[in-house]
Amino acid sequence: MTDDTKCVVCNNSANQKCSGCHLVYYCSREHQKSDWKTHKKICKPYKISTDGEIGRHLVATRDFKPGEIILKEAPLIWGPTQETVPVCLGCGVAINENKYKPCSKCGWPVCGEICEKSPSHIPECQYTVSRGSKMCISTFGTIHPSYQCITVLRCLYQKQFLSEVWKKLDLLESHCEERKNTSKYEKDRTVVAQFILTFFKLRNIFTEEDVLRICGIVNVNGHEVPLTSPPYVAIYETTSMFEHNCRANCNKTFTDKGLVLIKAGTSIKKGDHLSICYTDPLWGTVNRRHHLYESKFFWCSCKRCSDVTELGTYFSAMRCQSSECNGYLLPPTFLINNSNEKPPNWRCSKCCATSTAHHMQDLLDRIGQDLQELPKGESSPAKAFIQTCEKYLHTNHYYLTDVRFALSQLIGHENQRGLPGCSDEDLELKARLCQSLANLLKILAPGESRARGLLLYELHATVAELGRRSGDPYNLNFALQEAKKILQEVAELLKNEPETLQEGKIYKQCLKNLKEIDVVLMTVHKTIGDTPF
Ligand SMILES: C[S@@+](CC[C@H](N)C(=O)[O-])C[C@H]1O[C@@H](n2cnc3c(N)ncnc32)[C@H](O)[C@@H]1O
Repeated sequence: MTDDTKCVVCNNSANQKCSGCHLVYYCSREHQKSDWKTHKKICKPYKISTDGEIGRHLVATRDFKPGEIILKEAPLIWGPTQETVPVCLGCGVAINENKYKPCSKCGWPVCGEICEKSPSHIPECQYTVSRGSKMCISTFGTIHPSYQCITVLRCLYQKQFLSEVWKKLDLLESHCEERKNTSKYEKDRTVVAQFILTFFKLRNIFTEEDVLRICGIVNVNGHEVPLTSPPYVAIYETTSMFEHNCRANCNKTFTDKGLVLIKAGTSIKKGDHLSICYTDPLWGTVNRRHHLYESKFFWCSCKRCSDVTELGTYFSAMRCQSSECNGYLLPPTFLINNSNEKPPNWRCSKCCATSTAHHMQDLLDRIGQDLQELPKGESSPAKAFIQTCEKYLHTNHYYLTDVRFALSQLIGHENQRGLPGCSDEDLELKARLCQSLANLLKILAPGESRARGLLLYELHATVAELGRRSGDPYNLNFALQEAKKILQEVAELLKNEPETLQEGKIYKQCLKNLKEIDVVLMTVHKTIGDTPF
């Protein structure tokens, strides 16, 4: 027995490993419990490392299975997003002229007594009281410029009064130098910094640089939290250390109480970097890279961005238009980091025909325009778009994926009778769409458990309905077994989603459906005399 397998409390032999860090052992539950107060301060399944290119990042110090929780943490600070309609400054939900009260001290609208007393509201309340006159918000439902200052003001308050939180915020990346000379920096200077320093009369306490540095910290480290409508922004200490990857190995979600929850999205080995996706994984490589450069100041060169086929999915590929050729066109690389550099020609993988990047971009822009003009919430225009654009784009192309995803969710929700009201063709189309999109997501974004969960949830219902329609109890038995297996996967994918979000509601429904399927399977079993489980 090595020292590692000795109880850290009594040094006797131990065989119970701490399930958090897997680094210390205990001989009994009692000793684990008695050590927790000390151990919890260091119990982490990751460490912070530094690298010349990506800066600080997290490295796993043990293996993880998909779905295992890696981290759960409360925000250091939260506040409204920069562009927002008036929201309650206690709880973050949108307010309107019939549903608010001005805070009795400062005048900023809140939704009631409890929110007025919320500790989150103290900073802007105190700074408004000190300036000598109350805030008056009288227009609701449209973006209100005064709210641009709130989250930054809350950070400044920490700097002035609460050094514990400020020390943590102050350590975060702000990209101040890179931000200079950007239009966003100029806007932050003229709109946020000037407003804060002048309106709140804070020029003797903070400089313009102080404010702009905080704008950078919020920009680079803020997470949009969709728990309220509209979403709010929050900054978390350790979560800020996750690096980006377009095929991230971790999945980010939030609890109903606003904690961020990071889970393993794939199997992770000790020593692997832990990553989340800072951008939309269902955007094409060019758009993802530009978005990351503009918002987080780095050109992504992850495995997915470096491979023009995007891991064999051809997510950005165009169909070759040469007659009789069924190849796909792609450029030799998407890793262009300079807008002055001429982008290379696209080439067909089969017949080697080439086309200029300019011509391809033109075609993509036109398809993108058609997509924007597509009526939302109707399946017929979506079907027509797919039929037309499949002549130009790979089936997995991001534009087609976008519309195929929408169509997969629309079929069965357009008529009052739901799936039973759909034609056989539509049901089969829905099943094919859900299955192929779920497979695509597993390759491109294995950490995206929410989108995969939604697709598989729709798939289980479609498979069950197809089984019912077959009129054959053996087929029905088979279909229900299949639907049950899919539902079990959905439950795993969505089990940590907050109840306030659609995915959390689907998780609850999923548990109900699993029970119901078992009941129906019992009846089917009686008919066919077979064991359904
Ligand atoms: C939220 S911070 C992550 C922590 C940061 N590395 C630090 O040291 O504070 C985001 C910044 O980390 C860097 N970063 C994250 N992922 C990266 C990646 N895949 N490649 C290059 N830089 C990355 C970029 O500078 C980005 O703006």
